[in-house]
Amino acid sequence: MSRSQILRPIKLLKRMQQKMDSSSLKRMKDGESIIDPKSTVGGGVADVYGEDRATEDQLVTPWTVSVASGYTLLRDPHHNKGLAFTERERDSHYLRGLLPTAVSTQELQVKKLMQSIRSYDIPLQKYVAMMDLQERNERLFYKLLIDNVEELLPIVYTPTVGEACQKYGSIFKRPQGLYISLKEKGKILEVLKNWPERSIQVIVATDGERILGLGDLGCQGMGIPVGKLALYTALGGVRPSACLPITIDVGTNNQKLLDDEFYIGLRQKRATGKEYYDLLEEFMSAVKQNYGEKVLVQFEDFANHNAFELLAKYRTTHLVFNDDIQGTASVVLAGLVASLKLLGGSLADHTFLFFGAGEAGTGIAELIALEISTKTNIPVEEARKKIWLVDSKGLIVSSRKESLQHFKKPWAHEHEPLSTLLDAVKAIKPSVLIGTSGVGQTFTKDVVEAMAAINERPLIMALSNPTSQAECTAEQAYTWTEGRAIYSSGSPFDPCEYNGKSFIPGQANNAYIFPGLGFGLVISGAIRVHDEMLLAASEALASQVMQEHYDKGMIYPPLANIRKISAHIAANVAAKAYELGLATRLPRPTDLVKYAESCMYTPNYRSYR
Ligand SMILES: NC(=O)C1=CN([C@@H]2O[C@H](COP(=O)(O)OP(=O)(O)OC[C@H]3O[C@@H](n4cnc5c(N)ncnc54)[C@H](OP(=O)(O)O)[C@@H]3O)[C@@H](O)[C@H]2O)C=CC1
Ligand SMILES: CC(=O)C(=O)O
Ligand SMILES: [Mg+2]
Repeated sequence: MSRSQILRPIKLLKRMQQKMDSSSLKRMKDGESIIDPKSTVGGGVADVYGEDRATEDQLVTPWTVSVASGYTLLRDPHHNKGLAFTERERDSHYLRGLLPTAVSTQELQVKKLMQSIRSYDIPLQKYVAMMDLQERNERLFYKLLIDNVEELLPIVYTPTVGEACQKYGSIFKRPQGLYISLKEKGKILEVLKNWPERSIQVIVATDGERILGLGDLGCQGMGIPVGKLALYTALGGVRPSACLPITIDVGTNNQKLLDDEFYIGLRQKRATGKEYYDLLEEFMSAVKQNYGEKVLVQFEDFANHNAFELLAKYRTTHLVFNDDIQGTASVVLAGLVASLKLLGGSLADHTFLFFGAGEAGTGIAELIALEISTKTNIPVEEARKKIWLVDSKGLIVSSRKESLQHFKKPWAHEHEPLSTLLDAVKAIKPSVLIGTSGVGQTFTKDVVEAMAAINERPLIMALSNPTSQAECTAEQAYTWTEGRAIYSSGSPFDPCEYNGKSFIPGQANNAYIFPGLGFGLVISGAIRVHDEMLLAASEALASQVMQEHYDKGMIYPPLANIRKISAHIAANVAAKAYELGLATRLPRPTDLVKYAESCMYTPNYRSYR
């Protein structure tokens, strides 16, 4: 869509202002994408009057919007309903003859598509089918995802999204987000204006250097922001039109991609230093200039040598957070707090050992220390002493301090150097072992058995993604601890049996947190992300684990309830934003959970009357 095409709907908006009351006009500005009537082919244009439900039982003001009709309508994923167009809609929207005679319901469409998706044996085929659906019929895509979240999350998200990124070049059909490369230097504001949607609320941006535990995938990392934003809508309730996936392409150091003649990104080694940071600075300024200061930017899957610096640089001037450092910390802390019901004691009574001391590892460690410090009034430096980390060179100890990256320094405690994880487990005697290394099968039988020898109920989290990189599988954890482990992983594992007993592994993935956290920021009009909001999100998630879940050994609530969970997270985060004076949407709604629920996008079809 060209700039002039974007401007025309704004004129249309003004024209329609006379017909509409202020609340429906606001809804339209906030929510509806308006199709330029003059751009339609194969049919006329109709003003469509409809009604929408903000929640299942609350009917809101009728809305009015002009949508393209005829053939163009069927090709418009935001408004297409396929066979679910009613007889009247087919008449009024010039659809007669363009569809077969049968009229379907959305439920029947869901049933049919789920049958079709289930017929594929290969997860990547299911992924492609889902992406095709998203490009064909957006509401149906979200309806499918929301109604079948536990089954489809592993397809649109980890682990399948990892394989999709590895093969993104051959899967790529149509742009799903913005590519901002070094070639766009000096023109980033213009590039942002090329995106057809104007009122963006959430951006997920990656530079593709650390995609899950799969390393540098360059521009093919785009699958990650696309997948994360699909979750923002399905799990968190942010409107799809308000979401913008961005890949910042500064090259790749992945030689295989550079040698691949079909590689879709910038064919050069990664820019570093000033060149890199200047591009990022231009990007962040352009984002603020184009979308205002309430647009949320989620940094995702940057390598740690840039991630910490970018976060430190922009967290005081922009609404940003780093999902790998902060979102992950919040979800893991929630699982730990919930696990205390099974383990007993308080967080301060436990000893934590991390395998992997990068973004996820040190991010989680810092939030645990903050929580302990907040709850017990001991200084954070003191709280850190119960937390130990191992990196590729072994246990992080004070004698290594000089050569450590800055984010590891707070964890360099007094201890003799130890080079293996097994030695560290035996020496530190942790009650909690957390894998954030990105390297699969590193929690060996020896390591897990050592945890089981020290603890009645060892807590083991194998957080690395995708499944191939999990430090150990659920089955290994339960078998090697004779069914005593409390286990969670970053990518999902099926329930397992050990000695005739069934175990349900949890999915400790930031997907529990970022959709609700982001939604809370959006609905409160927050202008900064504060650490206390991460604690608030974590607390809300932990509060959703019920006795019936503990009875099954679970420390995370079922993902099937995620929209309810997200509403609680959003409400807690928004409450914190108001408390800290960082919220701009006034007055503060009294019941923030209800408010969050009422603001959530629902994928049910609208009737075009
Ligand atoms: N479940 C979830 O929600 C999330 C999971 N993750 C996963 O966590 C993993 C790590 O991500 P992130 O922290 O961002 O990555 P980083 O690259 O920032 O950190 C990786 C850390 O692991 C260490 N490491 C690597 N190989 C080994 C090894 N063989 N032995 C010991 N330590 C090793 C590195 O050591 P060194 O510093 O010496 O190089 C580094 O400290 C990824 O697989 C990612 O998918 C990330 C975010 C969220
Ligand atoms: C889940 C996630 O953000 C990661 O693995 O990077
Ligand atoms: Mg990530």
